[in-house]
Amino acid sequence: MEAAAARNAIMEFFQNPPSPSTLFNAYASLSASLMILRSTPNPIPPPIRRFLWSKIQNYFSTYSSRSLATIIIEDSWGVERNLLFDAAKVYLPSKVSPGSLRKVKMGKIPSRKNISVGLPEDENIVDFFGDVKVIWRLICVQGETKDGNPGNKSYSKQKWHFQLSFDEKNREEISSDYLQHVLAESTSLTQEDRELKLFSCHSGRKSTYLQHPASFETIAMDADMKQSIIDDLNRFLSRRDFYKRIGKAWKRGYLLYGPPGTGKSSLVVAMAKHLKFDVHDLELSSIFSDEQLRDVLLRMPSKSILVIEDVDCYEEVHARSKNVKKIKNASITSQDMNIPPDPMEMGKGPGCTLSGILNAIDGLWSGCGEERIIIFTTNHKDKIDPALLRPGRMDMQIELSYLKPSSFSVLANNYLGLRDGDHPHLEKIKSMLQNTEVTPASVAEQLLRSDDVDVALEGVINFLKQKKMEQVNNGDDEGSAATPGNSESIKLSEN
Ligand SMILES: Nc1ncnc2c1ncn2[C@@H]1O[C@H](COP(=O)(O)OP(=O)(O)OP(=O)(O)O)[C@@H](O)[C@H]1O
Ligand SMILES: [Mg+2]
Repeated sequence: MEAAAARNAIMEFFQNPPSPSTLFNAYASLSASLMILRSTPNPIPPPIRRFLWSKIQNYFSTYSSRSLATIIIEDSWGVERNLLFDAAKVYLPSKVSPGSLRKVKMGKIPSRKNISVGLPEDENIVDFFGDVKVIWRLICVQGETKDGNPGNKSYSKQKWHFQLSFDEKNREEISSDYLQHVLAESTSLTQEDRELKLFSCHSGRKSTYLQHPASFETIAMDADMKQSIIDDLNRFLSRRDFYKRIGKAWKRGYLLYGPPGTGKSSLVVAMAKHLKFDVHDLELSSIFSDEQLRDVLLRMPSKSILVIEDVDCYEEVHARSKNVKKIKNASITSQDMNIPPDPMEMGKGPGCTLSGILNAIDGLWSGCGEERIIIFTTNHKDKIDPALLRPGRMDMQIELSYLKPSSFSVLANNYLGLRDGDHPHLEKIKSMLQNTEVTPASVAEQLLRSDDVDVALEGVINFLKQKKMEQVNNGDDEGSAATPGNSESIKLSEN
């Protein structure tokens, strides 16, 4: 029995060398097995036994002369993200040398010229701090889904951690100086070579690079309005101490509302690029409990934008939904927030409640993490429960509306490279826009139809004529959500 166990352990050991931190465990158990073997009557012939014993002793000799220390760096710290883990993920890819590993991850995305090397799982990644050698290993442990529902693939509980091993005698240097070095390096790498990412919060936090081309330069909107948004974002960024002093969580909420095709999603991208924040796109329908919603928000790193698009599509946030009635008829208790989802309702909509959403945005837990922006977009602001829109939750409400004459100049410049005065049709289009309601998206579409400037602008004129006729005939406009005659407007409700 013992002989077979020892043989298996030895085979496994040589075929699959373990991480340094497990060497001692392996050594200890093998030594114990061999001690037993020595005392058992003749399980393995003595020459083979001696040969194995010397091999194992040789193998371990380098390690047995000193002891190893290991630091475990998990992806979360309590309920929050572990910034040391995130830093290591940024820092380590440059330390991966594909030639030295059995298994490497490689990939290429459209926006990058070169092939990228990713962090492989369960592989030793060697780094040096001065002449001190450290070994990193990325490890994933699969857990159970939070709700115990095997059908729910959207919220798999994967726990990741790094195992950092080094010689015990360097413990102090590694635990302080080296880890500080990793943090600092990751910060400068992030600032230098930062490609923004788009995370989907509903499929196990998958991410891709944010490749949407929109930016503040390309968005057609009233110039003053654009400047107010940029100023607001800059003020937000510079107010770390201010938020601390006044005892407010360092976060800001924006509601973008207006008809389809007026640039709400484009504005989200422009804001992300301006702030250099990643975007986390959350679909409430994939959330099955208030607790999960809170988890998603807590795990969102700092310098992130959380976006809930078309928030009016979720009954839970409607002004007259049953959740709202429940909340209005009874005080909100923690029990309310933990009502388990009705299995019959699973998949039909979010399992979270309005109170869960409100608490996630500005309840006790919202103080965790910092530099966060929350953006809701909607075509129907009037459908949303006012509780969600109050200052402190949605600090700034931005209406994106039909294309204004001044905003058309931005589109003409983007699409045709024309400046005001470059073409006689420009003024004609601007004057038509004064009394025709069309979205920037529909005009942009017309401008794309031809490379020939004359043809493209004539296309816009014909389109505007047709829209004007339709609006006169219907007494209506192409989008039903905007208040007729509204201009793009901003309502600042704080600061
Ligand atoms: N204000 C704008 N400035 C420049 N381009 C715009 C603007 N609005 C819309 N567009 C163009 O129309 C496309 C669709 O716009 P976008 O997705 O941002 O609209 P939206 O308001 O989010 O619409 P929806 O309500 O349907 O989600 C954009 O990719 C862009 O090409
Ligand atoms: Mg949109």
